Amino acid sequence: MAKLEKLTAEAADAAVAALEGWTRQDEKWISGSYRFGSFPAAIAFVGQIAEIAEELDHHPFIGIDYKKVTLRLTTWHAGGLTALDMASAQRYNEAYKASIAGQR
Ligand SMILES: C[C@H](O)[C@H](O)[C@H]1CNC2=NC(N)=NC(=O)C2=N1
Repeated sequence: MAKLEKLTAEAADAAVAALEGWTRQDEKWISGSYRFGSFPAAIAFVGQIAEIAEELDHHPFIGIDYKKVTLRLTTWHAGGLTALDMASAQRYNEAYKASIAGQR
């Protein structure tokens, strides 16, 4: 399936169920949040998000609330959710796990 083909609600729900910490907000958006031990650590993660977004050429909405970073994803060109949103969320989850492993 083309990466930018809009997913049905059922397909989107099935895909997001496999994404730890992510939920489907509505027809167009999925959302996930990450918590850090400090504001600088949260900001450092935003830098990693930016690198991944540029690599994938797929950019999330980024909310920064002190030690909590919230990402929201949709595929503008498809007018909804695509496999690229799900793949991006998976990458952010992997980057988060690696970042907190480093903090231990
Ligand atoms: C030209 C460039 O590839 C496109 O505008 C990319 C950029 N980043 C993007 N990010 C998101 N979330 N959706 C898109 O459709 C998208 N398109």
